[in-house]
Amino acid sequence: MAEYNRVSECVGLITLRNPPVNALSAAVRQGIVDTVQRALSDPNVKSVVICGQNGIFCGGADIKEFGSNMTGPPLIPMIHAIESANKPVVAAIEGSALGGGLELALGCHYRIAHSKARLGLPEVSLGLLPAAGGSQRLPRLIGVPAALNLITTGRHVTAAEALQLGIVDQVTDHNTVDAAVKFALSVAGRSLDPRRISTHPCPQQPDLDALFEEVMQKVRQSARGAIAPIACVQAVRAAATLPYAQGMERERELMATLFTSGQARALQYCFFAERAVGRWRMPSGARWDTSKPRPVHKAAVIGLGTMGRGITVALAQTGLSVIAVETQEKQLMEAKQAISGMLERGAKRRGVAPALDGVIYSQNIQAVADVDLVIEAVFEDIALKTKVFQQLSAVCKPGTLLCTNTSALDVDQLASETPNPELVVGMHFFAPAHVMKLLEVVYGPRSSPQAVATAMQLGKKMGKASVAVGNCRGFVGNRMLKPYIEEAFFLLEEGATPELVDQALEEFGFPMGVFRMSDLSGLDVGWRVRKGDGLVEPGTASGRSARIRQGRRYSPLGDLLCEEGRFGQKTGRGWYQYDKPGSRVARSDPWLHSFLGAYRAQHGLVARRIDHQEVLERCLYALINEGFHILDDGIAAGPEDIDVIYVSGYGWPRHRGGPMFYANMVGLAKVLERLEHYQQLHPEVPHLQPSSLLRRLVASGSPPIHKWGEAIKKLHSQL
Ligand SMILES: CCC[C@H](O)CC(=O)SCCNC(=O)CCNC(=O)[C@H](O)C(C)(C)COP(=O)([O-])OP(=O)([O-])OC[C@H]1O[C@@H](n2cnc3c(N)ncnc32)[C@H](O)[C@@H]1OP(=O)([O-])[O-]
Repeated sequence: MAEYNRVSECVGLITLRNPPVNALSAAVRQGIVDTVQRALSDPNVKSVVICGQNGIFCGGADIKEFGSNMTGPPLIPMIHAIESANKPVVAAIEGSALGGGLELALGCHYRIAHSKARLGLPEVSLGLLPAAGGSQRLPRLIGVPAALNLITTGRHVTAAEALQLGIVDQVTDHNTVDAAVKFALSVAGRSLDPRRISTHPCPQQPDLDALFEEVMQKVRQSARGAIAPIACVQAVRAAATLPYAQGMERERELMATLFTSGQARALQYCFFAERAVGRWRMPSGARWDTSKPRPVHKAAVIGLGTMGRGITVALAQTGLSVIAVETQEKQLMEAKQAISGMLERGAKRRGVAPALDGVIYSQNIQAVADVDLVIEAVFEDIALKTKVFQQLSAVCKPGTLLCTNTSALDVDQLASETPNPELVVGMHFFAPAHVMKLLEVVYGPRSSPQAVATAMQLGKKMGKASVAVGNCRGFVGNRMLKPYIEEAFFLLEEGATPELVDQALEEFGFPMGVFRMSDLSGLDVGWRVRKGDGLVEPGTASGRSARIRQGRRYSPLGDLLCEEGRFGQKTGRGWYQYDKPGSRVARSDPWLHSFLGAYRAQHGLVARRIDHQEVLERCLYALINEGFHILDDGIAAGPEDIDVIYVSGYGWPRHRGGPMFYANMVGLAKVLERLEHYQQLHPEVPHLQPSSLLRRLVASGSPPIHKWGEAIKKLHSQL
């Protein structure tokens, strides 16, 4: 797991070998301890180089070991032994040096990085802190402000930035190990005292207290309840104010609290869930590893409204050549200007040239004749989309994949309008499409595995968290959102205010509560959908019967606001009031409160006190319950798929792992019991009726989430 060679006669070369990322497993740590000892005791060796195999230095501690009893030599004394060595040790950093990997490199006396390498201490994103001395050495090396930034955000820096910050001593475009060996030869015999970072004091910083206070305030605000970023600030504070040994003790104490926390479990679950969704599978048995994607060199986007523009930018930024089609000249020109602006701003941020030439604009759908894949992004209207699909089937070369960007329409129906339904998949982007991480790839019963594989690969290229899901109303994300929003409406009828509901959800960790979110996205969106479903009736009727539609409880509150022209931020009024249309600062609206009072009186409802606990249970358990239905229906392959969708697209707080992970943490029996409780109180609300899968899981002993897949299979086979 760590290989030892003597090179250039007097350099001991230690190579970490643990594919794919050379994580510091027990065997690797043992290998490092043994090989370092061997190099230091060999009188022919004058200096040592540590590198990793296959172009990656080290991805850090082995996260898979965290759940089990840790064995093998601990990291801290291992790194300490390297730092105290009496021969220079040089880290040769290629690929990544992350977490424990960078901490190992900080224990070395010198660091040489390849220009394409990336370095960072991303422990915070796993609910931890750099606890192998990283929180104590980095501030000593680069100063408190820069270390705070890196450790509390977990961001990866390029080799160039690492050089500028002083994390590495040299950057090379050539073979990093050769450069490191050459460097190691040049420093053999030099005094190592100035190179032992732990012996340095932190660079002086004026107004240390004020700095920490300011950073702590910012971190608390952005952490939204996550505890690791706060512990990271406390650890760096220890580095700045205490001698190294005491700082290490503080680092250990803080890590001990984080290591066993539910948040760390949730965040590490998210890390693996994000990778697991790439290994998609369909109910037909088609899978990621047996379905080969088609090459896509040229793509097209039809319809350049908000979504189409974002999709064009996302595609062009991957280096694809894109034909962007909009039939109206004025809209085409406006879109061109907007897309160019987005490409330019994006390129500036990433320090690259904008891919302006990668996009060709056209008013004519014939222009897409030779593309490999089309994404249709016209208005959400099934008749219009059907027409576009029929045109595309006639125009495109045989085998072109036809993707529809829709959030609600039936992908199967569209597929059935084309001669080749196997080439059709849904690609549900989220606005703004070039920014939002989530992509639902929607397959129908006739979508070919190759079409799904191609859309999934394209999503990955665009940097999206792509999740393959089955076709149903609202797919996964929006289908689960419906009961969540409905419960929020019902709570208003029963006595809550938008402020109370939003506060409960924001304290839980959502960036915005349901009503602030609804004001942002526009109340008219849901109104249009409800009208299409035949649910909206003029708001004059009163009493209980007016609130039962299509045989179930219905709240017309959203419709009534729309009838008043209150569409949210864009009209300056919605669930809240805004200074002017388009303004983002939501303020309580006395009109809304008296409107709610009048509404309750009209319908014979008596307001009661509603607490945060009820808001969370009713909104979140209703959403989770729908998640269980989705799993039972085979629309999502596993709970990880649902959780990745919610964390990356719907603002579910990552440190709570996603709705299904949260249900697992709360306890399935408890979720079931609360749903049963609310269902008894509200028998006319079908989404509070516990799903049969939830009942069956509880009856089979509530298996842990990583065993749900097996349990679901077993429970299905018993039916
Ligand atoms: C006392 C301790 C203190 C210490 O401070 C704590 C730490 O170091 S905490 C650690 C701090 N370090 C981090 O947070 C770094 C976490 N890692 C990363 O950010 C990326 O994996 C990396 C950038 C390295 C490569 O990206 P890429 O090229 O796109 O590749 P990819 O992402 O698809 O991963 C490929 C496979 O490797 C797996 N795997 C990866 N890392 C680890 C690991 N540390 N362990 C185990 N496994 C790991 C990953 O699951 C996947 O497996 P599979 O079965 O194929 O799905």
